[in-house]
Amino acid sequence: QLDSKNVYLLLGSNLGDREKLLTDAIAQIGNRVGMVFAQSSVYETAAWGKEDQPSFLNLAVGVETLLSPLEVLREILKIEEELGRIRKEKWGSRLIDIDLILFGDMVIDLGSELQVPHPQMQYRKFVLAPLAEIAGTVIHPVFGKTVSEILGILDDNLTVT
Ligand SMILES: Nc1nc2nc(S)n(CCO)c2c(=O)[nH]1
Repeated sequence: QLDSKNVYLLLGSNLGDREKLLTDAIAQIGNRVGMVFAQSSVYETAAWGKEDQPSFLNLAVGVETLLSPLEVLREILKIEEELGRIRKEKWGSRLIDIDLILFGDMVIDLGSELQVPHPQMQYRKFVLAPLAEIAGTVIHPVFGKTVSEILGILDDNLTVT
């Protein structure tokens, strides 16, 4: 349909039965957000932002949705709550975390409520590596570069001595 959008989400878990939580989250996303048309492999990654916590499992999913960005946000927050995420500290450990990374070619800035594309995605290999697997040729609407190009730039910068 013309009015559907391809949304890319980054899922993460670093507590409990991480694999099962990710699987359950994907099922819920398929029931409530739209049709899951792609999912990346699962990456084990060191905690970013606040290092003194268990490592994460991350994966990216592509969903075709008819929902608005705020409706998608509302659904993923409900899925996090239902799967048991207790929002303790900002960058603390969590059973499940679902971040909205890209929403078609939309650029949205609702401050702390919602920013699309995700304002940190270009700094986060745990986002770019899984996302490049399923959306490597997708163009970032602000940078005008593909996800794979952005990953390449991050890798080059990280290898700068
Ligand atoms: N490796 C890794 N580190 C993280 N730090 C935070 S916060 N998160 C939650 C997503 O923002 C993650 C994550 O998903 N993976």
